[in-house]
Amino acid sequence: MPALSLDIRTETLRLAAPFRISGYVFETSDVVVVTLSDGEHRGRGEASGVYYTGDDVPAMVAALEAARPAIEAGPGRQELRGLLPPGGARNAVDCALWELEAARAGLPVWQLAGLQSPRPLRTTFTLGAGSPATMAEGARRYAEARSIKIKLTGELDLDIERVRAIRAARPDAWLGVDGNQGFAIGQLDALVAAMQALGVSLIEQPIARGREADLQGYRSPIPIAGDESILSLADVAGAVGRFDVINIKLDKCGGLTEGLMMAEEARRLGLGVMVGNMVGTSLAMAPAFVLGQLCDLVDLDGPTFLTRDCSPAVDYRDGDIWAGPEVWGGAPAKVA
Ligand SMILES: CC(C)C[C@H](N)C(=O)N[C@@H](CCOc1cc(O)cc2c1C(=O)N[C@@H]2C)C(=O)O
Ligand SMILES: [Mg+2]
Repeated sequence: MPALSLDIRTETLRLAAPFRISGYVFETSDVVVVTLSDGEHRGRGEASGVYYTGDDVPAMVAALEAARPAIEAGPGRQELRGLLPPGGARNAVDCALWELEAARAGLPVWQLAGLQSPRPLRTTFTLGAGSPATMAEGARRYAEARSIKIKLTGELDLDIERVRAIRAARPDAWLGVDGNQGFAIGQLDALVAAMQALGVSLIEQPIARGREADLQGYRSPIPIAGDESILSLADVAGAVGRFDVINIKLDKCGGLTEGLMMAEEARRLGLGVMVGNMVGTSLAMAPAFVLGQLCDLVDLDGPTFLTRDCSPAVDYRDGDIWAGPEVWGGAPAKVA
């Protein structure tokens, strides 16, 4: 592959309102945007990194600069997996390589990936943790949302009240909850029973990353998804017997190449597959949208929290997300 030029840009994304999950409240999220060009075509990738592994913008930029000569030599995507570890830096470069390959080939990324023509995907829209009344109002305001993801904080009684209020406000909606590591295993039976009574369909990462053994053999009537516990392909086999679903995020695993490999491995092992996001603009959602074509569950709502998205942007309509070819990886992108 001919030599490439690597451009690295950082950006602070501003959320329209503070967002709370278990243990965190945040109003901004910093991202890295990588552009690769061969002089005629270009490819782009955006990454947030992984806040709970220290994979922040300084770490991503340092990793990219250290690997600059190897990246500008134009590695293949499998070769890239040996150059950078799973994480945001590899995610940004991997997605840029995909879009560059698509531009050179004059084919959309989904076709290069061997997938069927993409369809709009039902996505969850996430409610940050707040009072039961505030979250119920938020669920009502998510009028177009058909699927709602609810952030819980591990305060079991309050969490049950939150979900009860949301269910009362939205008897029609698919509901999932995300503990973001907030519960102890001793709370799980009560959480599962209460969620089952409220018609909740998914429980995401209830316990801490590193405590996965506590879930060994745990039988839940509601599928349990691993998020913080499942970073990359190396973690998928260990999910069997502990999680029912894996939440794949390109920022965790290092891009679309590894994400597609994780989805294939999860299917082989009989696990459900979900794609999620770590905040981001439509430039980050579009590659995940390609992976989402293979998933049982989609959580690609990052741009809906931002004061400003990129343009062109993904479209949210009737509870679905659609990433047109103009957003990323579709039309043959000539260097401007
Ligand atoms: C607001 C998110 C994009 C909503 C999304 N559906 C979601 O729940 N994603 C993650 C949680 C993402 O939380 C983040 C992302 C981030 O880029 C930085 C931070 C956090 C966080 O909670 N604290 C840091 C600042 C999920 O758990 O599925
Ligand atoms: Mg999660």
